[in-house]
Amino acid sequence: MATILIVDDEYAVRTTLGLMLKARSHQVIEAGSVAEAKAIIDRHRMDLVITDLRLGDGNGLEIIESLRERGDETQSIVMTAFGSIENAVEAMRLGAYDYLTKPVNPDELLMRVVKVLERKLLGEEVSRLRAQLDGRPDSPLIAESAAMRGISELVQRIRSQDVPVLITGETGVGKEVLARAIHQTSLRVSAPFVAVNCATLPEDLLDSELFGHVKGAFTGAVAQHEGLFGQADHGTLFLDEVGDVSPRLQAKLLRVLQEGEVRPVGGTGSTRVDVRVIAATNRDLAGLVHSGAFRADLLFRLNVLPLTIPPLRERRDDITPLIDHFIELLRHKTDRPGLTVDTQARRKLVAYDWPGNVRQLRNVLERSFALSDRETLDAEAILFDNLSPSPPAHEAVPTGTALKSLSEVELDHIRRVVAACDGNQMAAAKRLGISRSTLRRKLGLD
Ligand SMILES: Nc1ncnc2c1ncn2[C@@H]1O[C@H](COP(=O)(O)OP(=O)(O)OP(=O)(O)O)[C@@H](O)[C@H]1O
Repeated sequence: MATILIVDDEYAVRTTLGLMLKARSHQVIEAGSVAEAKAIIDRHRMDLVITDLRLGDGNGLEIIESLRERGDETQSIVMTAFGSIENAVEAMRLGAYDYLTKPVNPDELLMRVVKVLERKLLGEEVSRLRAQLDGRPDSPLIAESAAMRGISELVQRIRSQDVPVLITGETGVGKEVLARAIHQTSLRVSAPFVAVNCATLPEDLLDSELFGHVKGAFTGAVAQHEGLFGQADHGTLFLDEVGDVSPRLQAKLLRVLQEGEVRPVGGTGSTRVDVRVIAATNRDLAGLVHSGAFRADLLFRLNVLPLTIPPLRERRDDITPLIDHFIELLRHKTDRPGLTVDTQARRKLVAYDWPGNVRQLRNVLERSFALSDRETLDAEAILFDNLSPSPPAHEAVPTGTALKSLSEVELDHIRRVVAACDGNQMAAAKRLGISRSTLRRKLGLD
């Protein structure tokens, strides 16, 4: 069964097609305009969109384009009047899977739908296998240093205790990998592990993502939506960047943690859920409580077991096994079984300070191998981020003419933080304690 959106400004066409697909047990949602269709795909994950090209308020191509921009797995089929094949060709160039000429022949429609859904399933299987090769979702937790060994021993010790865990640590230290490892070691292993980044979604969207919504709760809520708490039932919900949750949603979260019940947006009743919450943050939650930005009672609930992952530069014993782990993943991914790094390159990697932690180490290795046609990387071939080219582990204090002005030092620092955050301006601005627009201005981007 798939969720299919049918877009046509002719009521009769979309209901007829809708009935045919419903008879094949698909869940069907209808839209009569580009605007309505876009509002729906913003809120709901569709398996397939079937759209007419000529619509009252615009062109169906706009819908195909916004699906492409989102880069998700939603497939699309366009319907076009006989004789306007050029539009269909354009739609397929934009990523539509297939086209149908109007009036639509029912058998042909059903056949194309089966084909496109099969393709989608295949695509998902490929992504799942690729994700496994990439080290997700069953990524092992590399833990060689004393600090990380201590953490993994603790994870083993609490495997049968369902306590909420709060993981803290700088960006890229492996908070999500640790959360997955906790889930996989726990008795909830056969139920889902669901992760959400609380900093990336606007408040209202996070609300309905977490708690779900009922049909008609707001414009575009054309069907009921279960929410991540529901999806993670009997499993684990990982709330990344929990320090960014708004006060209103903090109150809702607290209620779920206290009562074990979720109330969807627009709903009156609540549903019982059994979810273990693991939260993570790279912010100082105690400080946020102090300044009134985070609820003390919520922190108390989340922080039953606090785990802090130290930055990579404070546990250099992990660097070598991480290098080996990432190279092994790359060998599979790139089909270059001979990939390796020589002793000098290894030394250089172990000595570096890694402001972006394990994520940066992984990126540096991927980039260096991608840009080299040799199988063995030497120290020269190790390419640190463009913005902070190969800085030494401990920078010497510059003297004489090399002394920089305050604004140059500031700019250097901003660039380094942006590099540490993998170019993510939002994350960099947050770490620097300035707004994104200030960051862009200081970098001369606006
Ligand atoms: N101990 C580890 N073992 C294996 N891989 C790791 C480890 N730590 C981090 N990684 C890898 O480093 C990358 C970043 O890890 P992860 O996303 O868990 O970091 P994070 O602390 O959650 O980052 P952020 O604060 O930005 O959310 C991922 O590719 C992950 O697979």
